[in-house]
Amino acid sequence: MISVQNVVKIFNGGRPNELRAVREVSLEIGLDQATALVGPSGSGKTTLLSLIGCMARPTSGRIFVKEEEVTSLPERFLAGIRRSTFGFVFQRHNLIKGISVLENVMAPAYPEGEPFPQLRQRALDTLERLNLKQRADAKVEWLSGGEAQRVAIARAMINRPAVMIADEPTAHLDTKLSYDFMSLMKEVKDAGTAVILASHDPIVYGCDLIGRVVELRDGRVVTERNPR
Ligand SMILES: Nc1ncnc2c1ncn2[C@@H]1O[C@H](COP(=O)(O)OP(=O)(O)OP(=O)(O)O)[C@@H](O)[C@H]1O
Repeated sequence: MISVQNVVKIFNGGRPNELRAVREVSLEIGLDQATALVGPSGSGKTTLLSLIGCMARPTSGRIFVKEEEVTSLPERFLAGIRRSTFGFVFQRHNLIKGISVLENVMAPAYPEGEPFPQLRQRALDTLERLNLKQRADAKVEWLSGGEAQRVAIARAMINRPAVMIADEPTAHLDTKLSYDFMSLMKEVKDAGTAVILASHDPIVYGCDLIGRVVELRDGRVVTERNPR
């Protein structure tokens, strides 16, 4: 369970350009389901995902990840929780150019200190599951959009996260690749990983994988539905 309690995020606090991106949001997100955050551009989806994923801290309010309060943990502990609990897939994939697919997938696991041959084999197995093993030595800049996204998913999975977070994952994919992405998310969820997605795309939030839809507007939760 991830529990978000009265969370506020203010950017540029106290300045003329102060902006309340998230306003008093309270949410309980079960880790046994897939949740979609929806809402218009600027409604606070990305900001809320970054707070949930321990990439940013709230201005006020509290966040618990699996019963542990993360709100005021020092950065080094937060980084550990981020690495061990969450896998992230970004809209633009954020892969590291100039190194191979395999090296990109292994990179988030280096701080864990796993012996290199074992980690390499695990990364290759992950690539195989995503039908990418033949691309392991390719530089990421050689990949198609769909391949790059599957590499991003493999990288997000390498630390065996409890929660997969994806921000506008289909924004740069065509219709077929968007459905393929949701099939992969179904496999991820069926393997026991919670899935939290932010998206404008009906292919994402209308997918039968999604058990909960949380609609944001102006930084607030305006509706919550359990479509199935
Ligand atoms: N680092 C930042 N500094 C200042 N303002 C920010 C920052 N990050 C986000 N914002 C602002 O906070 C508000 C919420 O942005 P956010 O990216 O969370 O919305 P969103 O719902 O994800 O939008 P989109 O669908 O366009 O990605 C927006 O007005 C945005 O401009």
